[in-house]
Amino acid sequence: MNVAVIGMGYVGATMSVALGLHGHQVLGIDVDKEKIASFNKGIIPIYEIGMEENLLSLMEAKQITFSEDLSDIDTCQVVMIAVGTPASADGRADLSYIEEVAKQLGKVMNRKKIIVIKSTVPVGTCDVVSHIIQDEQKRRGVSIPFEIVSNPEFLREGRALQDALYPERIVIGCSSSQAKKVMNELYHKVADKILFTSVRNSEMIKYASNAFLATKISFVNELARLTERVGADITEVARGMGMDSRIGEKFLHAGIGYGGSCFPKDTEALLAIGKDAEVELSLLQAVKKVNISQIKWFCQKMKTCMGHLQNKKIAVLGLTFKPNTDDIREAPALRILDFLMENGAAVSAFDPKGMKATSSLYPEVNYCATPLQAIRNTEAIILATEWPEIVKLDWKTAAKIVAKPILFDGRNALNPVEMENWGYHYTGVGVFTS
Ligand SMILES: NC(=O)c1ccc[n+]([C@@H]2O[C@H](COP(=O)([O-])OP(=O)(O)OC[C@H]3O[C@@H](n4cnc5c(N)ncnc54)[C@H](O)[C@@H]3O)[C@@H](O)[C@H]2O)c1
Ligand SMILES: O=c1ccn([C@@H]2O[C@H](COP(=O)(O)OP(=O)(O)O[C@H]3O[C@H](CO)[C@@H](O)[C@H](O)[C@H]3O)[C@@H](O)[C@H]2O)c(=O)[nH]1
Repeated sequence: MNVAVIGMGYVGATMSVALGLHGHQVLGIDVDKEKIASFNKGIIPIYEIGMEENLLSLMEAKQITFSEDLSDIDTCQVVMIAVGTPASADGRADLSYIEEVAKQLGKVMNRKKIIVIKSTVPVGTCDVVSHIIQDEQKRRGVSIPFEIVSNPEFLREGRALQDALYPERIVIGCSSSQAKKVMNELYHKVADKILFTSVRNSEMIKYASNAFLATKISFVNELARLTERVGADITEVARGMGMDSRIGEKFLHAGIGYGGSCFPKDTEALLAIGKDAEVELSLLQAVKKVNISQIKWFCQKMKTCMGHLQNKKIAVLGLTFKPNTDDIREAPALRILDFLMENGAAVSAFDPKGMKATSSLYPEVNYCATPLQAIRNTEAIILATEWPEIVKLDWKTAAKIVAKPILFDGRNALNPVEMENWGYHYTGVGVFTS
């Protein structure tokens, strides 16, 4: 099947490779000329495990091509839209990129198409896209048949290709049997995972899923503040809770809050959807509030422990919003950098993939090639992202090269007993230490 993917960001790039590996002929389109030039050289401008080698083999087999020109979609039966839907100033999803693509499609479309909305969009957006295309066609005096299908994406950064190739579920909102047939063919390798539903249900499932996962995280983070006060350990508490299959062990890992390009913006967008519909989403409001205050609570704990931070040398290990990505969007580590800067600390940092993007925002930080370089002669270490290179550091040796062995573990990624045995003053999140 010939498929065009519009918007070659994290989702578009991953879907292009996954669809290529599933045997489709893929055309990747983006307005960003540099991005397309990079893809054409076989270089993916994002870091995701397994993507580049698969891209190269697909390019060699001529199964994937790239273009800046949307009118190249002519021979594609399916057009997938994966452009960004960032938060507007008022929290609503900014649909301007989607609307622009819809306008362009209305202008250039000459043959029947199934248009698949991959981006995360509020309920009703597929109808909006449909109207924009119809209006453009009217202006051109043509009537070319098309159907809009909602097919939200559930991949996680850091394991995006795995998630796209072996999804737990594929949600598809469409109305006609013809669209169902095409979507079954598109996902022929994983067709047993498809849930067909209405377009509006499908649009809602995406926001509901992210909001629920964010709720689990804020729940455990708030509880963490309590456990350490009452002499309990949130890691053990979460483990005990998670053994009940009705609760489940996943997304109960306490830390410095959720970040990334999705949870903060999608919870915000769902709150705005509630506001527009005059339905108060008070639980979700609390989820957001806890997430914002979690990082402040953690920073305050650091300050209380260290007295003041003025001119103190402090190392931040991990900058990305989670391990195995180069994405720093809404990363909690950046809020820690803000706090340290405001309080006059001298900051060094290490991250395997996030230093390039961070250095343009925080040029005053001393970026180091290894975690050991970053922590040398520091008076405190903050673990902000649990990259394997950081968690598996030789912490025993590390204790000998710091000025003071004070360790703040923002991800509960280290063993507190082991750390204390090696001489650290260890502070985790919701971890009771004597
Ligand atoms: N990042 C994730 O992990 C993830 C996972 C699931 C769903 N989503 C959703 O998928 C969507 C895309 O997210 P992302 O992180 O890949 O975005 P991104 O910002 O990384 O990439 C978006 C791409 O769209 C391109 N673009 C913008 N306007 C265009 C146009 N008119 N024509 C062609 N290309 C255009 C941009 O140049 C950019 O390369 C969002 O709605 C997001 O919420 C993201
Ligand atoms: O127990 C947990 C699990 C996650 N996090 C944090 O939550 C954030 C998001 O993590 P994760 O969900 O793994 O990453 P994303 O790549 O943002 O993926 C989420 O957002 C995507 C975009 O919508 C969806 O497609 C995915 O299904 C959804 O998991 C990160 O900052 C994590 O550190 C925690 O603090 N505790």
